[in-house]
Amino acid sequence: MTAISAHNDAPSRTAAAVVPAIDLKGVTKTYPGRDGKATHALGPVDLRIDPGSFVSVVGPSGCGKSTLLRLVAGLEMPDTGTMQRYGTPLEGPSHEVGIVFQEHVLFPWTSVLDNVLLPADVLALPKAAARERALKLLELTGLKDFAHQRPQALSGGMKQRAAFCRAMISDPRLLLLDEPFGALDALTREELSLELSRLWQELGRAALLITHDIEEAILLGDRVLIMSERPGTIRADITIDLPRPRDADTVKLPRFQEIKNQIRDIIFNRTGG
Ligand SMILES: Nc1ncnc2c1ncn2[C@@H]1O[C@H](COP(=O)(O)OP(=O)(O)OP(=O)(O)O)[C@@H](O)[C@H]1O
Repeated sequence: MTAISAHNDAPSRTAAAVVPAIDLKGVTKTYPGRDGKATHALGPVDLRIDPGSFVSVVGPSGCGKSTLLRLVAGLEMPDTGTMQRYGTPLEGPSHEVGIVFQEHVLFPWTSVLDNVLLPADVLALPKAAARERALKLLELTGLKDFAHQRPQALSGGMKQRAAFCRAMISDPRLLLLDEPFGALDALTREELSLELSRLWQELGRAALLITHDIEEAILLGDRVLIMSERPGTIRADITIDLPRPRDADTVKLPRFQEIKNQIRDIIFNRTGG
């Protein structure tokens, strides 16, 4: 456990009457089309994420995964259904939620540290504490020596680490990750997945990860949700009973391969799903 988190939600994962981090019921989303042809993108979806738990989502391209994440982020509202975040109606964005997208959006004209501090300025967090936290996060992610450099000095993987630090600056209870490693090469991707797994355990936050990579979904997740073709619904909810902490050897475990095959069979319709 680290000193930079105000509280660790992980222990409540075992509590019976826990208030979910996220609770969606009967949520649907349809986008109006320019030609009058609407796209039913999502749902109905029921989704519960417990505090401190890590949920990965995989599914075919265009099935509504990012739509689901944007709804949970409060960046969009559903057409039907109810959404709650930590027991209160989810009606918009919140500083309790940190988001990392595939494309890091770091400003080239300012330092890595100032990029990480950006949300702290927007949220008017106390300056000295935010700076201390930013430096701690940069240290945790191996970027401390680059704090005063411009983002151009960072590799792709390092930029995503900086984006992660920025998402965590407000000490959010929920982390949303939309293909955060999608633009990286396979090796960096696996390295960052393992690093994220370690950080997630240390920070004890709830997380929702959207990914196309089944191994990444398993390596990080307590659960892997498999979505159907559009309109996306949740076809399967697989509990990942692999021990933690997970490392590079986890993927070699027979159980890992078993789960991977089970998920592939559902996705490629080789079982009833
Ligand atoms: N703002 C929007 N306006 C209109 N249609 C949209 C909008 N956002 C998404 N869609 C449509 O909704 C459907 C689901 O899109 P979404 O991006 O959620 O899928 P996805 O599963 O994340 O896709 P991918 O895996 O390819 O990133 C798609 O058909 C997409 O074209």
